[in-house]
Amino acid sequence: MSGTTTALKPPEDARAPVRHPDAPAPGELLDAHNHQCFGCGDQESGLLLRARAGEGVAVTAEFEVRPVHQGAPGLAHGGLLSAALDETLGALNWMQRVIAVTGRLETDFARPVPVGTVLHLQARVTAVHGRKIYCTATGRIDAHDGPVAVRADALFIEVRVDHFIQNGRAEEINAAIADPDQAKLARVCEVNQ
Ligand SMILES: CCCCCCCCCCCCCCCC(=O)SCCNC(=O)CCNC(=O)[C@H](O)C(C)(C)COP(=O)(O)OP(=O)(O)OC[C@H]1O[C@@H](n2cnc3c(N)ncnc32)[C@H](O)[C@@H]1OP(=O)(O)O
Repeated sequence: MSGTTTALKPPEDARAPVRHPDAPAPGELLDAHNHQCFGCGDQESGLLLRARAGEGVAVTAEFEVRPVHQGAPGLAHGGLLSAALDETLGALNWMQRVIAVTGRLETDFARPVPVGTVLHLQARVTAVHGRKIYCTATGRIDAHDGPVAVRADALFIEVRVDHFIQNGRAEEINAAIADPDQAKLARVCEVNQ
């Protein structure tokens, strides 16, 4: 069953996505956008999700479901599976060199995901219309061609660095501004705006 709403269907005059000429090479490991990020950062209680550049405007990622990620006994929590999809979709920013945040995310849960599973995620941009980036992702069990457990369609909206500076808590924003890796990421992306 597909429940995708009209808000996630690109308009007829949407354009095809464009891979940035300086995007990381296919297979290259992508940096965390924030080391404190629940999805791609290095917190033990987080997802510890690692994403790699794909071909075109696409990425792959792996998420190992650990006991701390449980909902029902022995099974991954659905909200965390959505978070893994969201994080993988967010990594598409690297391929376009823009900064975009999730506006809408619709997840289908097709199979239960046991603790101990390595979820193999694949995400790609399907279309772009102004600041709106339409994208889709799947998560497969234990292999890149394993059975599909979760899939999502999403709409990301391009924002400027000010989005974070104006809305984030000062403590973390000041630390991010002082972090050469994050400041570099922000500069690289803003050049394209
Ligand atoms: C120093 C710091 C360094 C920082 C270094 C970089 C860090 C890089 C971080 C990346 C992070 C990734 C991590 C994973 C992805 C997350 O999880 S992101 C976190 C979750 N998302 C959020 O917090 C977003 C919260 N929402 C918002 O802030 C605002 O609603 C948004 C999304 C920015 C949109 O607001 P807006 O800019 O005012 O845009 P708006 O004019 O309302 O809408 C623009 C268009 O989008 C459409 N739209 C907007 N929202 C929706 C929606 N929900 N449904 C359908 N259509 C929508 C509008 O209809 C409009 O369409 P058009 O009229 O153009 O056709």
